[in-house]
Amino acid sequence: METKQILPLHTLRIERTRATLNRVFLLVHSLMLLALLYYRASWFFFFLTSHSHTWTFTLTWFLLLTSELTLSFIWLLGAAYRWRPVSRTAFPERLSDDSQLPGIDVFICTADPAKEPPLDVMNTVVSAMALDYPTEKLWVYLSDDGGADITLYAMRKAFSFAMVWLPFCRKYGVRTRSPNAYFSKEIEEDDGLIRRGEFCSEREKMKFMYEAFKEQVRSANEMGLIEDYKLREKAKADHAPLIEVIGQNGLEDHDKMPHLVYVRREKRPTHPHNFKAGALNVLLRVSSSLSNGSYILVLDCDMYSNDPASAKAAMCFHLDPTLSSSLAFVQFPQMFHNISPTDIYCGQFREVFKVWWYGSDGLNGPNLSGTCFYIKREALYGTAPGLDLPKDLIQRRQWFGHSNELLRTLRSDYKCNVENALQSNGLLQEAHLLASCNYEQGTKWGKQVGFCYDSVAEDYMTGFLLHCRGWNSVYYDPPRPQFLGSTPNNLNDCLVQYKRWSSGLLEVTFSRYCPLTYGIMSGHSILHTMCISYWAFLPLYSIFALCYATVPQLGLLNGISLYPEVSDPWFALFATVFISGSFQHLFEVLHTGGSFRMWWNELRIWMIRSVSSNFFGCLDIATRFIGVKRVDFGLTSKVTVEDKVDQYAKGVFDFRGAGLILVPVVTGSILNMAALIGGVGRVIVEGNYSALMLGDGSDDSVQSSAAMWGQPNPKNRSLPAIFFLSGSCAGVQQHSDASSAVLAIFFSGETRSPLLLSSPVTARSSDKDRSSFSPPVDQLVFFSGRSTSPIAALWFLHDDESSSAAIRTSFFFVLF
Ligand SMILES: O=c1ccn([C@@H]2O[C@H](COP(=O)(O)OP(=O)(O)O[C@H]3O[C@H](CO)[C@@H](O)[C@H](O)[C@H]3O)[C@@H](O)[C@H]2O)c(=O)[nH]1
Ligand SMILES: [Mn+2]
Repeated sequence: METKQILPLHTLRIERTRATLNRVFLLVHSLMLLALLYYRASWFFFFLTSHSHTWTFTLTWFLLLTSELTLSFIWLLGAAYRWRPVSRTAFPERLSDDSQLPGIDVFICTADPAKEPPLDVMNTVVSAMALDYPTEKLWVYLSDDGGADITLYAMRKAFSFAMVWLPFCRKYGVRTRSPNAYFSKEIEEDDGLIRRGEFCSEREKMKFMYEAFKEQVRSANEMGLIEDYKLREKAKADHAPLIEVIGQNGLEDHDKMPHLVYVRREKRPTHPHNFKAGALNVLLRVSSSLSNGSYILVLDCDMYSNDPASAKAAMCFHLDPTLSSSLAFVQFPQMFHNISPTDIYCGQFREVFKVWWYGSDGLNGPNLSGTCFYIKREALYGTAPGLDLPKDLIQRRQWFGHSNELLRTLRSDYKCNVENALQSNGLLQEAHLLASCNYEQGTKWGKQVGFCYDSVAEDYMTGFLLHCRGWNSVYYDPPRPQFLGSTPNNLNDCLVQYKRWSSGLLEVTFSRYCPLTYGIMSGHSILHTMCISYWAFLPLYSIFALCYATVPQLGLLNGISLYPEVSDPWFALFATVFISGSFQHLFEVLHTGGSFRMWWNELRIWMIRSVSSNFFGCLDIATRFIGVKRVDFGLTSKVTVEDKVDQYAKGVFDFRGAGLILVPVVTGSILNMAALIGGVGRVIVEGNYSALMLGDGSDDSVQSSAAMWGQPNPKNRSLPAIFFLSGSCAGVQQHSDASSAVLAIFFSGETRSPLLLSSPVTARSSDKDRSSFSPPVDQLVFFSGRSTSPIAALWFLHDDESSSAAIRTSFFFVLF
């Protein structure tokens, strides 16, 4: 008898060479770090126990030891991402016929028409309606947290436009189904378009209709559907629920269209609305009473579908019986249509979407990334894979609330009747109840059921808890971007967005769900727990970055040597850690399609984020703990301002609007400027160039310099040594070993702080054991300081308005 060969729906390839290289690197680097820590610790304990040292001396070593220990630890956690990288391919054409496909509900969230232009939101809506999926199984829901009439109006118009747009796309195989994206580019061969007369005229017609649609939305805006600012502000926080199934009345041919639903949840100032997670949970409930799709695609309002094939591609994983039972979601990369060629703010998050997610996919899967994922509804209902919900009705009510309609959908024999759903007014009433702000009281929504409320990084926390419950995920990154969003195009927005993530991550770190402990306690795999924990600790970087920005410098001025000399064999270790770390990062950037320039940009932005976004994220959490305020979501603006776009496209840093958040960066830069000038000046005064460069200074000149500067007698200074060492000290950390080096280089410089002046240090080179530490390094670090400082300073002088405010504030900081 002939057996029918069933072709797999997808394949998995383990990247063996990469895994091997990564593991060798991991081993070697770990050993080196251990040696480095041994060096640091042994001297620290020596200073601690030998009583001939001041407390400042010991404290300095202690701070560096702590930093190096912590950063090594974080680096080690992140190493798990490189343990087993895999890549996948899906074959949607092998899926069985459409009648077997499950229902999909698309959830799109918008929150403010002033920051998220309704026209762009409608482009996302239309592109989602145009997914290549049986229309009767596809429902698109838009959550409007802004409660804006313009959004509802635009949606009705969008539905009418979709009635002509969808057939056009299907007929000519158009793949770019966001009309805006489609009409703003030339016709592409790979869009599968048929270039014949009929097509061209239809395209023109379609373009005309799109312009008409645009005009309708624009003039509605002007006619005042967007109320005046104050009114709108109030409406955003205070409005009744409103749900409308669009295009239900009097439209024929509408069976070829997916359903479109507008959802405005109730919001009252007295009730926390829990931002995006709150909106998604309302959509979960409302959709359950209408379509109850088994799978859900979540999209941010600016993230349009760039390839209608994503739905079926995701189903290749979800419907594979070998994966399906424990597969919670299929994550696609977040990609952006407006990244400039120079990508100065590193908006593409290369490392996340080209390295980490590939790595975690080889373990239990990537973490949830906020948008562009197809998730199984059942996974959001709070149980472990394969486990049933509580049988008892009372208990179910405690989990899901009191809506009988919702509870009915949980029954295994429940069959969704779309026609019923639409005809019955009762159902819509029920949906309003489900969208009311009291509904969740005393239930498990936001805790165990749905998206989590405990963090503004709701994606991170929800994904993590799913994994802990035993669910897995899959990462799929096909050659054509499946979704495209917009990335912030100015420094302030980038840093503020990153600050939100830092705060959100720390909210998890310092809760009872701290990934490291909670992950291990819930029996989750060690390697995957490491991956997830890595994020939780990442924002704490800022503390150590600031440490490296100040401690070695203060140490220098006080004659506290922190690194071995060039002639010391330990120097080779520090240098190797730094160099190998840098090369690994560079190699990875090049390997993932990046350039040398990207490598440099990543180092730069890493440095800036560390001391700004991450630092303020830490402050956010500190203020939250003392009960001052809750972390806010801080919506990212998607409005395009010509001038900003222009600057961004040219690769020029845009500092406008960035005030306080830049203070630490600017302060660092100013210090470095001072250091550079001071350092060069000093070299000129001393005239001891050879000592600087070769690490073999003549005793005479050194002695005289020591006398001149009131420092202990320094010997064997060396520029190269310091140049490397200031870096390699920080180089113990993660991927950006090199960046930390640059950070140290960037920041190191002479600082004359009150602390310093009040605590003169006595490091006596007569102490035999410490001869190799005998002082230091002062001017060397200044000098190596800093080719980067003038550049940095130029940035800040570039824009007069905001930077001058920032600089003034920084001066304040420097002075006091
Ligand atoms: O109260 C709110 C706040 C936000 N949103 C929506 O949430 C989405 C994301 O907001 P945005 O300001 O664009 O944040 P980003 O920083 O771009 O978002 C990233 O980070 C978020 C977590 O911090 C994730 O939820 C997102 O998916 C991820 O793209 C947007 O569609 C908003 O409309 C709401 O619906 N209600
Ligand atoms: Mn966004």
